[in-house]
Amino acid sequence: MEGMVRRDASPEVLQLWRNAECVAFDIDCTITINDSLDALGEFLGVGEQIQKITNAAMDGHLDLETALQQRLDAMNLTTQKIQAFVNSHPVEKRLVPNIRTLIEELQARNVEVFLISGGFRELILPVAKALGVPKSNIFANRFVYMADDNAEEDQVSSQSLRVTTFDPKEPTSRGGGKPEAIRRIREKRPYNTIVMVGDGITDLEAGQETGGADLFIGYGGVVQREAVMKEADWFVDDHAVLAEALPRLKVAMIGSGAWACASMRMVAENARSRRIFYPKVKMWVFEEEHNGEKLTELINRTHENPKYLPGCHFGDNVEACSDIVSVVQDADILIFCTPHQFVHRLCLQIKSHVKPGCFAISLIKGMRVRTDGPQLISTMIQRTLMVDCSVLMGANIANQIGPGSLCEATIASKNVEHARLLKLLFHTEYFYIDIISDVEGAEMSGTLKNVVALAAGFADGSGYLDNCKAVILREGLKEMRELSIRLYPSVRESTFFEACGVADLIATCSGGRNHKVAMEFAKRGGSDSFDTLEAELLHGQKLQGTLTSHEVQSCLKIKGWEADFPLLKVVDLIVNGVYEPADIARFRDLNLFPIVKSPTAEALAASEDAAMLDSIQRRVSILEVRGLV
Ligand SMILES: NC(=O)c1ccc[n+]([C@@H]2O[C@H](COP(=O)([O-])OP(=O)(O)OC[C@H]3O[C@@H](n4cnc5c(N)ncnc54)[C@H](O)[C@@H]3O)[C@@H](O)[C@H]2O)c1
Ligand SMILES: O=P(O)(O)OC[C@H](O)CO
Repeated sequence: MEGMVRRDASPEVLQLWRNAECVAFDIDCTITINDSLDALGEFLGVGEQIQKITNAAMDGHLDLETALQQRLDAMNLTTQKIQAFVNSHPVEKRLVPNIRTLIEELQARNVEVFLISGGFRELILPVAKALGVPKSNIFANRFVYMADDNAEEDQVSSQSLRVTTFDPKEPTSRGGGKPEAIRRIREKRPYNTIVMVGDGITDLEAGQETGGADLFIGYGGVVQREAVMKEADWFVDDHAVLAEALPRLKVAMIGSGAWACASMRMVAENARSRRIFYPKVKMWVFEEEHNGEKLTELINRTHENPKYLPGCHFGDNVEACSDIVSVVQDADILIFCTPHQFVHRLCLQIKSHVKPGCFAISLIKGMRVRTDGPQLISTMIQRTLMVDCSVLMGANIANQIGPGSLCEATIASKNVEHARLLKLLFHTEYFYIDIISDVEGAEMSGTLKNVVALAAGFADGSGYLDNCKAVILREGLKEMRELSIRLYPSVRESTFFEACGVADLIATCSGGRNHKVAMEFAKRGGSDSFDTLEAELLHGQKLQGTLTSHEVQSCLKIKGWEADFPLLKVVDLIVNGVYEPADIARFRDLNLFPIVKSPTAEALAASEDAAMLDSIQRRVSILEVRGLV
């Protein structure tokens, strides 16, 4: 007998299991450690009698209707007895080992889970609830009640009904009911592959009849029935075997800078602990030398990136590699996290190597400018690679991420399924994820805040106090929102109140690198260039705000909207040396285009303020050098 049992799945069976879109489970002795009617009978002192009838039915010697009625008659059930049983048998004590993990794993993969049981709804609902299976996904029997004449007069209510029989309309009340339930599932939703898992003959039938399940998996962890063992396409004693055989998503990170490394910490942790992901995560590294050693070798030896984020260990399941094609080619999820100026070239390099069906997420804050206006980085990735691309944005300063330091981020995605999987990949107890669908709003907000951070840095470096910074943050947020909505009318106001909106703005305007460099620029009176400060203060990290400021102005120019965004405009004029950093506080009053109108010598001469005259002349000459006047 044992030689005939298919304990190892054939390649065809494994393929069906891995492609399952719907898995239907029997409950009694498959999900729970016993038959619920048997347990109820035992609770009521008629266990032996009930068990005999159950076994006769499960082994196929007694038709189901008769077995059901005989057991109900023997138990003389009332609602009070049923409730007392449910209360004294908590679900956790009724579940077989590893069933919860298996169902969670299936649900994480968006496989629809159904419960098809010859048991009764009242006994099953707590189990379904504990496993996260909705009521609409349950096929089970229903008790038929009538008023209990024996109840005390003051108890006559819905609390004291007597069970007389069962509802014959439920398919599982009769022979062939389980295949019938599967056919009903198919009628509602056209799943390509449905799998039935169970221990009894009635479950086996579900895989044998036309229109039934495509695969039947026998479960012998509680009871082992000969016919089921012989006939099952695959027979297992432990649900862990099924969970282990499910497909895993491979993840690749493109980038190895500060944020790439900080976010890798969460990604690597989740890849290690969640079976839906393949534990090894690949990381593409722009190869450099650090202290005489290649960065890839250093990362693979120390499991951190000592150049860009020293002290952030992401574990030994991360493999650093400088060959981008080998990193992306077998990945199911691509995470993009490089400074934005490099990503287009990288996409062109990999476009013919990405796996069909893979999807992406961009952590990049920045934009591209084309002749017709701006292009979001996620749109560029989507169009170049022909993959869906979500974004993750938030108040996430890289060197502040880790256990003990609460942080949150927004994943914006147009694809509900991808968003769900991405949340599983990034969410940890110290890194909270919320999901929204407004990709444009989230990405624009993350991009534009880098320019507002420069404004805040100019203000702080010029010695202005909190009142002034608050003005800049408020105006910055207003302009961020206004520009985002003008460019992408689908953008929602509410997005600016998510982690990717005002929260990111606040964090970046105090602890971010754009703020830091802008503040130093102001403190040094603009004497050192941004390139010099970037090299001196950021040690290889890339300053994004100055480049983004330039890109935003190009975009505003194309649209003719420059004058409508005074704060963004003044930041750019300061970055370009036209105004002083301290002028940031005058963004309301400055005429944004005074010098372009070429002030006359008379007007200049009329000025009594020599310092102002000097300053204006200096700005005129800068603009002349740039060919702007
Ligand atoms: N650092 C943060 O706190 C933070 C937080 C959230 C989002 N972000 C965003 O994440 C993105 C990536 O930033 P980061 O902090 O991970 O990077 P980073 O600025 O720390 O590092 C720069 C990276 O660029 C790489 N690089 C240098 N020259 C390159 C080239 N020619 N081609 C490709 N790569 C090259 C370097 O090797 C390094 O990995 C940016 O869009 C940034 O705005 C950063
Ligand atoms: O260091 P910054 O200014 O690039 O900001 C870092 C992150 O974007 C904050 O979320």
